[in-house]
Amino acid sequence: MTDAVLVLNSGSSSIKFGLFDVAVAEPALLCKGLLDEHEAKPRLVVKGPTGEDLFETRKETPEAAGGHLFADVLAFIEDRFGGRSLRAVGHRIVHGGPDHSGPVVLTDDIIAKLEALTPLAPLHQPRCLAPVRTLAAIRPGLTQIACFDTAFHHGLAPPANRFAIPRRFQARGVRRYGFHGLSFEYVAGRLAEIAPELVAKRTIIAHLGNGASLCALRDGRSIDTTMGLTPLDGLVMGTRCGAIDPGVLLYLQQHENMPVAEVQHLLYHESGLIGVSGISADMRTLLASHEAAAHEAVDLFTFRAAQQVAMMATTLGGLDCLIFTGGIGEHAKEIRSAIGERLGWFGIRIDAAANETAREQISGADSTVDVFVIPTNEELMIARHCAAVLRAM
Ligand SMILES: Nc1ncnc2c1ncn2[C@@H]1O[C@H](COP(=O)(O)OP(=O)(O)O)[C@@H](O)[C@H]1O
Ligand SMILES: CC(=O)OP(=O)(O)O
Ligand SMILES: [Mg+2]
Repeated sequence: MTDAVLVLNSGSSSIKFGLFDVAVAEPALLCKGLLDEHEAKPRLVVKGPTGEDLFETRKETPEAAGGHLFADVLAFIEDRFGGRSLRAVGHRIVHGGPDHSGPVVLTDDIIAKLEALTPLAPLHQPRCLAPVRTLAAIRPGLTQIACFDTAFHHGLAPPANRFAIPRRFQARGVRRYGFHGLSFEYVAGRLAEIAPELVAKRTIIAHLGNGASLCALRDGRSIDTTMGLTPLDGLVMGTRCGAIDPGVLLYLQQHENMPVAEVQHLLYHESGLIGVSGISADMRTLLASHEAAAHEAVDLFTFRAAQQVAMMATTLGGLDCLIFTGGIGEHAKEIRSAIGERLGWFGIRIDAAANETAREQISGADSTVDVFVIPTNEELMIARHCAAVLRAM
C-alpha cells in the first residue's frame, strides 16, 4: 500500500476529518470522522467512506482529551491502514493574509505568521492552528500543509477588494480577502463537470452554512465575494451579524460602554440567527419553530441573501447561474425557495418539485437563471491540493 493524507477541516464547533489515498489521480476517501474536543465528554468518531461505523472513543473530561484524540486518530490510521504511509496532514486554515495564493507546507515561521492573523478571524484561526501545534508536538517531522479559505479570492482586484478608507490602510493589508474559498473552488469544479457550458457564464455560488458567503465567478475565478477583511461581513449567519452600519460598533463602545472584546463577542457569537431569534443559531430549529422571532430571523436571512445576490450580479453585469451549497443551501428547501421568490423580479423561477429533491438543477424551464444545488466537499478539495503539493516536493 502507498500514500495517504489526513485532512482536517476545523470549524467553529468541531473538527471534521478525512483520510485520503493520494497515490491515485483523484484522491480516494479511506475513512472520515469527527473529532470533538469541546464537548463535556470529548469524542472521536470514525466512519468508512459510505458512512459505516469503524471506531468511536470518548474521554471523560475535556482535560483528559488535551491532544490525545489526535494521537488516537494517528493510532487508528496506523492500526487499520498500517502499510499505507501517512505522507502529510492537510489543514483548512481560514485566514491566509496577503501572502498566500495557494497551499503551503507549514514551517514554524509560517505558523507564527498565521497565528498573528487571529484578530482577523478570532472564531476560526485558533481552532484551525491548534491541531497544527498538537500534531507537530506528537509527530515531529510529519509534513503539514495549509490550504487557505482566502486563497481562491487572491485575484480580487480594485474596486472589489477595497474599503473606502484612507488608502494607506490598503497597503497595510486592510482590504477585502473573502473566505469559503475551498468550498467555492470545489463547487466551481463540479459545475464544470455537470454543465461545462456554464463555466464561462456569470455565476454566483451561495455557500450557506453556519458561516455564509456569496462568490461571484467569471470563467471559474472569484471576482467578488461578500466577506471582507474578516468572516463577519456580508450575509446574516448562525451567530455572526453580517454587513452592519459601522456606526453601530462606535455606538456600542461610546454609549453602551462596551469594551472591544465584548463587541467582538457580540458580533461573532451572539448575533445573526441566534441574536435576532433569541432561540437558536440552527436553521433547522428556526424553520421548525412557530415563534414570531424565529420567523423574523429566517426572514432577515433570506432578505439579506437575496439583496446580496443582486449586489454580486451587479459586479458580474448580470446573472446566468446561481448555485446553492453548504448545510443550509444543500438541505433547506424553504430557504432556497424564499431567496428564489425574492429574486423573482430578476426572472428566477425555482421549480417546486425539483427543489424538493434538490438533485442538481432546481430552476424551472421559464427561469432566466439556471439554479443548482451542488453539495460541497472542502475535505476533498484540501486532499487534491495536498496531493499536488506532495507531487511537486
Ligand atoms: N435538513 C436541514 N434543513 C435545514 N437546515 C439544515 C439542514 N441540515 C443542516 N442544516 C443547517 O446547516 C447549518 C450548518 O451548515 P454547515 O455547512 O454544516 O456548517 P459549518 O460547516 O459551517 O459548521 C445549520 O444552520 C443547520 O441547521
Ligand atoms: C469562514 C467561515 O465562515 O467558515 P465557517 O462557515 O466554517 O464558519
Ligand atoms: Mg463550514
